[in-house]
Amino acid sequence: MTLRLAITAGEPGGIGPDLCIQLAQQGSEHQLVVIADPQLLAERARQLRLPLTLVDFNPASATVPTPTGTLYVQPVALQQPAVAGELNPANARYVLATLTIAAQGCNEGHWDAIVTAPVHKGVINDAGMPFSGHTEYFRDFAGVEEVVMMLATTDLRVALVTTHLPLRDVADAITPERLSRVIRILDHDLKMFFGCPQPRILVAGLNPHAGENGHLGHEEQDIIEPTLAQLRQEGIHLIGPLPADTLYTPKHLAGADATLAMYHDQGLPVLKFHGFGRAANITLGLPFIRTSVDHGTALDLAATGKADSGSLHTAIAVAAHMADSRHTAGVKTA
Ligand SMILES: NC(=O)C1=CN([C@@H]2O[C@H](COP(=O)(O)OP(=O)(O)OC[C@H]3O[C@@H](n4cnc5c(N)ncnc54)[C@H](O)[C@@H]3O)[C@@H](O)[C@H]2O)C=CC1
Ligand SMILES: NCC(=O)COP(=O)(O)O
Repeated sequence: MTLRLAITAGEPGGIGPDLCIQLAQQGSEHQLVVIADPQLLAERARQLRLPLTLVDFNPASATVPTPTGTLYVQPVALQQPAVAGELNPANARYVLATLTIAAQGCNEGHWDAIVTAPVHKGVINDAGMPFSGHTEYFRDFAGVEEVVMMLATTDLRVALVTTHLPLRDVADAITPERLSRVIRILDHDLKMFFGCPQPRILVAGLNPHAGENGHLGHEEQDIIEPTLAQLRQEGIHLIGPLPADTLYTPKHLAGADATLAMYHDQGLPVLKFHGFGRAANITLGLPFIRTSVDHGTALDLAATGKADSGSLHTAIAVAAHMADSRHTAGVKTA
């Protein structure tokens, strides 16, 4: 089935535009609609010495595959011309506009899924706009209480209870309510999108050695264990809380459908060590499908031709698979 996928090109000084242009070199069975400034794409293609034909996207037209060397484009104007490798707070509003247009297009049924290239969280905040990440931005746009960040390779899925917050705040953020919401979303979406009829989820503790029976922290005994016990009664298959360091060993991982880490840097270093460049970042729990790359803006590589587009290919493949699953299940895109 030919799908229409919106791709936000991300931070204009980073590798997002490069990756979109690299993508175009292979064409696609899907219609790839890049939400970006067309002049930025044309200029970056020139710098990369890659051919690129841009076609204005018409939402009223039929969904068609993307010919080699071509991208469909939903134009959004930069505030100021972008310089590869440089951040410019003046263009932060442009970056956020691409995300809003992507999400609105899902609501309006223009595309089947959103795939995002990386943005720079710091420069958006420097421009005076509070921004934690796409995950939180789309959660707020959709008006849902909870979403779940999950990064996945073909053989390892790492979901997170908390996302972009200071480590100092993590323990307080792990409440029975949040943990329950996250686990229910993870269980539901593993069934819906990833072919896991009875997901088996490994849950990490928060503290070293999962608290060592309360001698190294109490969150396991006070919050995590009782919450898992309650959710098991709903039929969710949960193992843990396990010490995070031993959870990620082959013995524990064998047969697991996903792992649940308590915070960003408990789970993502393992995932990136295992499969950086081959993973997708997926936001579960949204009313629309959103996937992304597993890396950041890599300002050092913009316009050099050295950026690896592997993760963007994975993110597109995962988004297409999820959209197919949704169609098969008879659920509307948004
Ligand atoms: N999905 C998103 O929007 C994400 C955005 N970020 C943002 O990116 C910015 C920079 O973050 P960093 O920690 O420096 O991580 P980074 O992923 O941009 O760079 C880390 C290292 O990996 C290399 N690298 C990254 N992507 C690559 C690719 N496709 N091909 C080859 N090499 C690649 C870079 O050159 C650098 O050496 C931050 O502002 C962060 O918030 C980070 C992760 C995801
Ligand atoms: N480390 C993952 C990351 O920062 C991506 O976050 P998001 O922008 O997808 O929310």
